[in-house]
Formats: sequence, C-alpha cells, structure tokens
Amino acid sequence: MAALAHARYGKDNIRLYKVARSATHPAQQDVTEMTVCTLLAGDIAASWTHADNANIVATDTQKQTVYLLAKLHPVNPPELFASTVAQHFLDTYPHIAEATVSIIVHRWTRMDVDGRPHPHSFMRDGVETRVVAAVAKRAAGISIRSGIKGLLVLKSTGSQFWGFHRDEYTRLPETTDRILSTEVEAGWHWRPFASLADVHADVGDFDQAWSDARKITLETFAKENSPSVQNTMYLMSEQILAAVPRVEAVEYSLPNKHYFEIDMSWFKGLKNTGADAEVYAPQSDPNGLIECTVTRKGASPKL
Ligand SMILES: O=c1[nH]c(=O)c2[nH]c(=O)[nH]c2[nH]1
Repeated sequence: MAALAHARYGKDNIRLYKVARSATHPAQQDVTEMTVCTLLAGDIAASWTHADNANIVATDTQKQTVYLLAKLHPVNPPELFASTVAQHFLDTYPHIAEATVSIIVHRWTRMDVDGRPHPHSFMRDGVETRVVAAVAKRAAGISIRSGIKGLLVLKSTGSQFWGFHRDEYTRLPETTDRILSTEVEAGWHWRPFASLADVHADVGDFDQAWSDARKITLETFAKENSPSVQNTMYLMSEQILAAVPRVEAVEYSLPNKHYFEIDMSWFKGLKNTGADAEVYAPQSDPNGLIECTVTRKGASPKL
C-alpha cells in the first residue's frame, strides 16, 4: 500500500517587472524585477491519489494572481509582497492550509549619467540577488526568511588558515597569508508575524535589515584578518543579530573558492610561490563549503 506523504504544488519562475512613476515627473521612475515561486499545500491529496482536481487552484491561476496582486499592492519590500500573496491564497481558498511564496529580486541599479542619477536608466551591476520566502500557515501566522545570494567577493590578503588538525591524510600547509574568495549566501529568520497586519507594522525593518546585513557582510569580510571562513561567518552572524532585534537566527553558506599557487621554479628558477606568488590558478572545483546557523543565546536551535 502506498501513502502520499508530502504534496504541494504551484508556479515557479514567474517573472515580474513593475514600474513606479513619480506623480509630478512621470519620467522619474523606479523599477523592480523579480522572479516569484508559489507553492500551495492543504486538502489537495485527491488530485494525486484519486485524479480529482476539484481542489486544485491551477498553477496558471496562481500566476495570474501574482500579476494582479502586483498591480494592486506594493511589490516592495519583497517581504511584504511575498506575505501579501501567501495570505491571499489562505484567505481565498479555505482548503489551502499553507502557502509558500519565494521571491528573487534582481538588481537594477540606477545609472549615474553626467554626474547625476538618471531618472529612468538602470544597469545590472552583478548577479547578486535579494531573496525572500514567506510561509503563511492557517492559524499560525506568517514566517519570513530574508537573504542575500550570489554576492561574489575576494580579498587578496588578510586571510589565514593554520592550527587545523593534522594527521597522515593531511597535505595542506598552514598559511598566514592567502587569498579568500566566496559567493555569499546569507539568510535571516524573522520572529514569526501573527498576521499580515503585523508584517505591515514592521514594514520599515526589512530594507534596513537587508542593507545592514549586506554592509556587515562586506565590512567584516574586508576588515577582519580572517583566521578561517568559519570564524568570519560567525562574526558576521553575531553582528546581524545585534543589528536587527526581530531576527531570531542567521544562516551563512559560504563556498571557499580556492586560488592555487603555481610553482614556476622549473623555468630558470623563477620564483612564484609564498611571498613571491603573483600568478595563481583560480579553481572552479572542488571548493570548500562552510555553513552555520547562529541563534540568540538560550533560543531553541530548531528552525
Ligand atoms: O577557512 C577555511 N576553513 C576550512 O575548514 C578549510 N579547509 C581547508 O582546506 N581550507 C580551509 N579554510
């Protein structure tokens, strides 16, 4: 006998662009481009087990809803829009128990032209994205996770790695001066919101938290003489918890993107290692992968 243990469904990769025009100067515009994913769960099993689609809100309907709600409501901050869409599904469909709305916000950074911010021209200044996932559960409020993905950083010195465990499997030499590069994936979990009104009440905190987390990440990366990726990400997490009181937990997932020295001594004794190293071979794989979740002291580590 088989049993359906888990089921949810929705529309992924809903691409959405919204423009906001100034009332007094229509050519002065702000733009937002996002990719949205909706996923619904609840009393939907019969579609899988009995070919009964009566409770299935078509994924196309979910997509149309996202577009309509984007027209009728603000799409910024993305935490508010994700919560608005998720709560809409619960309010509209009594048989839906849980709605998850994930948003990826793509960068459109305003251009500077003739030394001034241009009113309606933007550039993609990197693949970094701002990410949000809101989960609305019937009678259990809204949980939100915010984050940063794809922020590629490198420092050419100011990073060390020594004192690590050594045994017969170890080849890596200790170093007090190495290149450190990673692609930042950071996330922060907000204390749950009782309702959409509760999300509205804290709406000013979301952009501030994103810019604090980004600044803390970049400044800590640059300033610390890093003893390890592990310690650096912990310092970042601690500071985000201190900066944003409503955040309960911070997560980092950081690849350690290696740059190998190239021994050139075979060529006329050319020195290109240690203090003489100038030309390196960036490695696409394998990479280290270091992760952590940091909560407030005394808080349950369960997420
Ligand atoms: O910061 C680091 N942490 C590690 O765990 C590790 N392991 C390794 O080979 N290099 C590094 N660097």
